[in-house]
Amino acid sequence: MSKDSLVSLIDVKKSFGNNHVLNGLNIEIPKHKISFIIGRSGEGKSVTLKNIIGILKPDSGEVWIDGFKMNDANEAKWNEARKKIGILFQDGALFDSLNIFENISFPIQNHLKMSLKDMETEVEKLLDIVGLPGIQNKYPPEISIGERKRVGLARALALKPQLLLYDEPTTSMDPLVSDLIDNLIYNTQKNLDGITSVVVSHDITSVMNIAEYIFLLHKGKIYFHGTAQEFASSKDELVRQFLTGGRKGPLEVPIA
Ligand SMILES: Nc1ncnc2c1ncn2[C@@H]1O[C@H](COP(=O)(O)OP(=O)(O)OP(=O)(O)O)[C@@H](O)[C@H]1O
Repeated sequence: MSKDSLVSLIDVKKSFGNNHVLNGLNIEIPKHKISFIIGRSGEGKSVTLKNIIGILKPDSGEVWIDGFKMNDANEAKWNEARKKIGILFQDGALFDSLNIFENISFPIQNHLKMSLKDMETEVEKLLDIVGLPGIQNKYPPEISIGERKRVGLARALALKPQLLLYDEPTTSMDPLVSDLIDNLIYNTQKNLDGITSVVVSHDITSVMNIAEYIFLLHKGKIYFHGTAQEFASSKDELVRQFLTGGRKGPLEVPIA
């Protein structure tokens, strides 16, 4: 893997029965940038993410994280690697029965030895980063969906990860909340030194707002990769169709 990339997937294949989802996928996630993995529904974006965090293992090919080949890693080694990775799940994945302090400090309690007082200071800092100071004693059902995402991000940042993964962060959000989430991803990337962000999405507005590097997944492979500018100015018919959402083009559009 190249020294400029934090995660590499090399010639990864993954099938479920006859469904060949990843078909020789090559991805090198550049360090210290916001990369988007985009593609139509069902193209294998989540399967790609799951291979990166080791929830799914490839049938063949290599997975590298921060210079370590993970294919033969045991669970202990995966747990070490996962400490470097913060994940923001679609709905924030908060525990409703725990308050915000308990939700955010959950990974700290599980992985680090920290006094209650230090943990309180840490949670206070994390809530400041995501722009929600002082809500430690609230419960998830008492806050909005956008706020839950912010709390989910605070929790994803708790172990000071090198890699932040966002799984469809703006799906089913109204445009204003989507814009807030885009800003949050952008500001987190800019304000935290050395972080690398990967966003799985099919929200083309988000892509054009904040992506620095783009991987377009199609038929189990990376069809296009390049900077946001290269993506926007591409003359490739399939890229253009994805960008404009048009019905005419090489992508088959299901008849509604
Ligand atoms: N654990 C699994 N077992 C069997 N099939 C699976 C499994 N996980 C994913 N698949 C299949 O792999 C394909 C890709 O799924 P995936 O969720 O990665 O798509 P996606 O690009 O993330 O789609 P979306 O944008 O709709 O979330 C689908 O056909 C799905 O049914």
